[in-house]
Amino acid sequence: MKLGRLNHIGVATPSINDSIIFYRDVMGATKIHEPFDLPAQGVKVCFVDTPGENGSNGTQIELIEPYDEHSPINGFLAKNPLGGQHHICFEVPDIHIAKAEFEVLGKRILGEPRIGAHGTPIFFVHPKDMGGMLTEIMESPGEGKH
Ligand SMILES: CC[C@H](C(=O)O)C(=O)SCCNC(=O)CCNC(=O)[C@H](O)C(C)(C)COP(=O)(O)OP(=O)(O)OC[C@H]1O[C@@H](n2cnc3c(N)ncnc32)[C@H](O)[C@@H]1OP(=O)(O)O
Ligand SMILES: [Co+2]
Repeated sequence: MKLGRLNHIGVATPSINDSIIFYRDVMGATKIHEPFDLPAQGVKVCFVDTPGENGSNGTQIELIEPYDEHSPINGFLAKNPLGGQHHICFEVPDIHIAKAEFEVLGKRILGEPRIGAHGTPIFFVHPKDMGGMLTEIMESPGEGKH
């Protein structure tokens, strides 16, 4: 595995609207994207840009709120009613090569690769196999293979 770009930090929240106010008014976020629903993944999503070096885009905060009672983040919010850091997401050049690498290492892949919030294939690796951190692997945008 070759460590790729940190694409986003997933932050679960009971209310994306409340979190937008927090990131705008407390944290001074200047680029908060329009929230959108991702029913196939059971979440509502809102990206907050963080500044990078020399004016480049840094990473993003991915605010996620349960879409419905089947959402995979309901269990997390039941244990953490205020929400909090939910996962981290790293980019890879090829999602299928990455999946095979994690499988060879005996890491539990959660579900098959599917299209994530950035429109490219993603999968998750179980937190218990990743030092307690739910880890999302995402194919870099612009790879053009899908
Ligand atoms: C894909 C769209 C978007 C994108 O970026 O493109 C997203 O990122 S959407 C993010 C939401 N989707 C997911 O999280 C899908 C993957 N997650 C899952 O399959 C589940 O959440 C799972 C299996 C990680 C946890 O399931 P559940 O909440 O039902 O809890 P369990 O009791 O089964 O958990 C077992 C064990 O893991 C601990 N746990 C749960 N969630 C997390 C977490 N986010 N970080 C760290 N640890 C976590 C939980 O406490 C249990 O530990 P235990 O010691 O047994 O209590
Ligand atoms: Co994510």
